Amino acid sequence: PHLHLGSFEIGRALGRGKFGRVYLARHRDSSFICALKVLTKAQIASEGDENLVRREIEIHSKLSHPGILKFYTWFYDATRVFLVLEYAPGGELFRKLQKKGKFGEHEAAVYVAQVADALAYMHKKNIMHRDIKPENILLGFHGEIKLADFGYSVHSASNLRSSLCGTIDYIPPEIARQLRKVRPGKEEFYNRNVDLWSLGVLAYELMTGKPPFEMPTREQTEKKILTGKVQRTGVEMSKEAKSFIRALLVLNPDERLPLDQVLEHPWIVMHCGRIRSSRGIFGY
Ligand SMILES: COc1cccc(-c2nc(Nc3cc(C)[nH]n3)cc3ccccc23)c1
Repeated sequence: PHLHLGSFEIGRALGRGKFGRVYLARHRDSSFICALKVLTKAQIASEGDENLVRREIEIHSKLSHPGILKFYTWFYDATRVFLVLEYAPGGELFRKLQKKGKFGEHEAAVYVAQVADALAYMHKKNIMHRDIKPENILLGFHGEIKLADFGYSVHSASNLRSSLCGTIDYIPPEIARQLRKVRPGKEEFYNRNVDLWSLGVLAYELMTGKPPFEMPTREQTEKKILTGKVQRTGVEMSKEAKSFIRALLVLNPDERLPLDQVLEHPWIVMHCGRIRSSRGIFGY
């Protein structure tokens, strides 16, 4: 019989995402534990985000990598769409960062290396995440990272005219420039290198507790991003960490350190050893 809400015992509400709530759930017949993301059709329609949800399902269902939250299946009823997702017990990296204030360089590098490995897998499939930030990174049972929320992921290059909700601290200059444009006119295209910029922002925020271009207002943050000038923080950083961040927070997208070199960067290697990125079982 087809999958429906009755197939699950619903547990505690884990939290709320952009389109609705996320619950802990157990599939009755198999006792399999999962996370059930409940999206209300009315809410999706009101934001005109049907294709965002369609894209999240289409893209996320094709991804299979240890650093990416598993997408098992989905179903819907008269008023809601349900996504059956892997349950990551550790919750959001964002909350852990808030609690700790900031991470040491070793812990930050281990997280960044895992995100880079998951991004390398996605880029190989010509998919960019486009929304890398601590809120979209969950933690598994062993504290390993799980990239979640593929609402903004798209195939190959595209031009995003989006209602980037939430923080804009992670958007790269090539997108920030577009947000200021009022007339649709000449939209520059951008590509997967947006994820490289966000990886640099992530590394900075994990080590300092603050995103590099954070300003009191959105337009000041946008302006700061366009300068690409990272403000000094009180936090002491190793020269390898500074070099890593400087290699990614580069205004020109094509000059950012490519992902395979990210995994070979001294800052990553000194903390994580040589990451065998997800190659075949023979290691090449
Ligand atoms: C806004 O904060 C939100 C929103 C939605 C879920 C959580 C949350 N999630 C998960 N695990 C998940 C979530 C998904 C889709 N798979 N595994 C675990 C947690 C643990 C403590 C607090 C919160 C948690 C937070």
